[in-house]
Parts: sequence; C-alpha cells; structure tokens
Amino acid sequence: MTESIRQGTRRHKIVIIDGPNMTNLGARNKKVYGAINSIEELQLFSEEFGDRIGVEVETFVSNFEGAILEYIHATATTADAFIINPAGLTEIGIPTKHALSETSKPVVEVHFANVDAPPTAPRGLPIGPWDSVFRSSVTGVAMGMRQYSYSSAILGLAMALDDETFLGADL
Ligand SMILES: O=C1C[C@@](O)(C(=O)O)C[C@@H](O)[C@@H]1O
Repeated sequence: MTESIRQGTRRHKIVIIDGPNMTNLGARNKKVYGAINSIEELQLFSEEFGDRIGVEVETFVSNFEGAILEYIHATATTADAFIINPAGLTEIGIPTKHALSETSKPVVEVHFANVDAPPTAPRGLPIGPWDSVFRSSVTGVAMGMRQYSYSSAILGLAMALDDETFLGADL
C-alpha cells in the first residue's frame, strides 16, 4: 500500500467558492482558462481530488456577492478552511473579504491566471494585472496553474490542517 502523502487522517472539510463569471467557464478565453469545459467539470475535479487525499471538498459558485456572503455565513462553523476564486470580485469584493476573515478559518485565494502578471506574460490576463483586495488577508495564494491552482490549494490545506502547529498554536 502506498504511504499517504498526508501526516494525518482526519477528513477535513474544505469549502471552495467561485465568484462572478466562473459560471461561464468553458466559454471563456481558452488561452487563460484552458480546455476545461464547465464550472461543473471544475467542481467535480476538485471534489474527486479531495476524495483521493481523504478530505471533503464542498463547492459553491455564484454571480452574486450577496449569495456568496450568505454561503460563507452558513458554512463558517463547519468548514475547516476556505478556497476562494473571487473572479469578478477580485478587485472589489470587500464584503466577501470581510466575511472570510471573520470565519477565522484558513483561506487560500486561487486563480486560473496569474493575476499579478502583465498581459504579455504566458499566464497573464489580457486585461491584467489585477490588484486583488483579498491578497492582504488570505492565508495563501495559488494561481497561474488553471484548475491545478485548485488542487494545489486543496493539497496544501489538507497537509497544513494535519499539522497541529499550523493554526498558530503556541510554539
Ligand atoms: O473571472 C476571473 C477569473 C480569475 O479569477 C482566474 O481564475 O484567473 C481571474 C480574474 O481576473 C477574472 O475576473
């Protein structure tokens, strides 16, 4: 039997939230978003990856910030960590930033593109770079790797949550 990549076995719950325009995945710029066909395909990719490493992944997508806020409020006590692709909220989503911060749970910001890169960069946005309002408050960031930004964030959080010193325990 192959040794687990994780040091723990607890089935952490990781909640993934995709923001405005991510419902259009599959019809978006293929240079940026690649060959993935839909948000549903992305959500299944994330859920199946979570299963493979022994964590529960719950996914949510909305084009409306109010719905995102209500979802964060509803999952704040049961989620062990959050992954957010703010998408259309990247530069303006202050209420979402606050709601995530107020959960006191680890948060990883993800993007298909490298939103910090100029439009001329291989993974840059045609209309980038973008100045994320989330960057100053999230635990970590994974971006530029398309859907693999999500699996990177899931794995990193699973391993971090297994580490009892990760959440700021007295060292
Ligand atoms: O909708 C999106 C998707 C995105 O967050 C990404 O995943 O690369 C990048 C954002 O700038 C854009 O508005």
